[in-house]
Amino acid sequence: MDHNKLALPVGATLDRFIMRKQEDFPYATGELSQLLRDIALAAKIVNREINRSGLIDIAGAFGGQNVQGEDQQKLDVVANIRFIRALRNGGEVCTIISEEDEDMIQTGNLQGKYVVAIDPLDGSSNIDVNVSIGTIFSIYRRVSATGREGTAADCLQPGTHQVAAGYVIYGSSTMLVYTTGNGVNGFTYEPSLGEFFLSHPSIQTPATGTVYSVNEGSSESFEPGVAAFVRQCKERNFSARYIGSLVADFHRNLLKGGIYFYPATAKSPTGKLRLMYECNPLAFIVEQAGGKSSNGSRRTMEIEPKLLHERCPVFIGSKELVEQVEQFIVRESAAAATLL
Ligand SMILES: O=P(O)(O)OC[C@H]1O[C@](O)(COP(=O)(O)O)[C@@H](O)[C@@H]1O
Ligand SMILES: [Mg+2]
Ligand SMILES: [Mg+2]
Repeated sequence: MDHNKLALPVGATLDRFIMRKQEDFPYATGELSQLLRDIALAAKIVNREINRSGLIDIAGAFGGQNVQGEDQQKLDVVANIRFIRALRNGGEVCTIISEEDEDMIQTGNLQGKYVVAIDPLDGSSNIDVNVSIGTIFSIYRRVSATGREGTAADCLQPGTHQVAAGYVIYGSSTMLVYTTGNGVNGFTYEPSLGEFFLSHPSIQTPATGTVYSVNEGSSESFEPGVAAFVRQCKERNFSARYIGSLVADFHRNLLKGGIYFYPATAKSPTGKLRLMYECNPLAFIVEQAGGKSSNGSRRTMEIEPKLLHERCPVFIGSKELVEQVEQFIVRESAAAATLL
């Protein structure tokens, strides 16, 4: 398929872009297109809430904890409600996995063909301090027959089965970036028109970069290979950039080159980030943009999920940098093995 022939001009609306892309698939029924529109609609509503969060009473903690044992922020809950409502009302989604809900959420759309895994509000620790935050989503086709509720098998599919994935970044501007497996495109929101416009067509991430993003506060417990990679970054005068919002750190590195990683640490022995609604969707995006994502030794999207909220270490970004840290991990563990 010659994408250049079908390329839409910068400034095309998201709606028009979705419609045009649907034409690429003669057998497409429009359900995935509608689902992407439902997500964009919820993102507009959440964007409005975020922009005025300092003025209205949705700042601060909600008072409850989510399944991860994290204190929920009011905006975590608001965003969760908004996205679930939009997906339920849209009718295309049978079941939802959300960071804010322990169990699968059955929408009642028994004919819905899709399952969505979502991190409604990413970067919760940055909500009240006006730092970029985001939403991350991953879409699968159900494997069970329609006409009944979605099952665990519909939800626990490896990342390679994703039919679409993306994120919204609520930053100096609000952007929606997504893929359906045919490249990555970014859209910027124009609030006065209430529309997303194509602003970043066919995103490709640089093969390498000089930025590394990791919470060095836990570096004492990094495994030797990861510690060696961080040392190399410093020796090479890389810039350390860590916003503390995965979406924001990922987005910067996607456009400029670099690597984000959240390895296993003493505090988070299996890593902190969640496979289904943080690592897999961003891995699909970065691979479609020419980058790479792994848990240090295995391609993120090939990990077979066992739990809805399972965590995994992640190294994601420019291909050469992810390959370098993987080599350090292999080399250092081999060296450690010789000492045994
Ligand atoms: O404070 P830490 O340990 O560095 O963790 C920060 C990471 O945790 C997260 O906030 C986890 O996501 P949520 O905010 O959705 O729970 C990431 O956005 C971020 O990269
Ligand atoms: Mg998150
Ligand atoms: Mg979150």
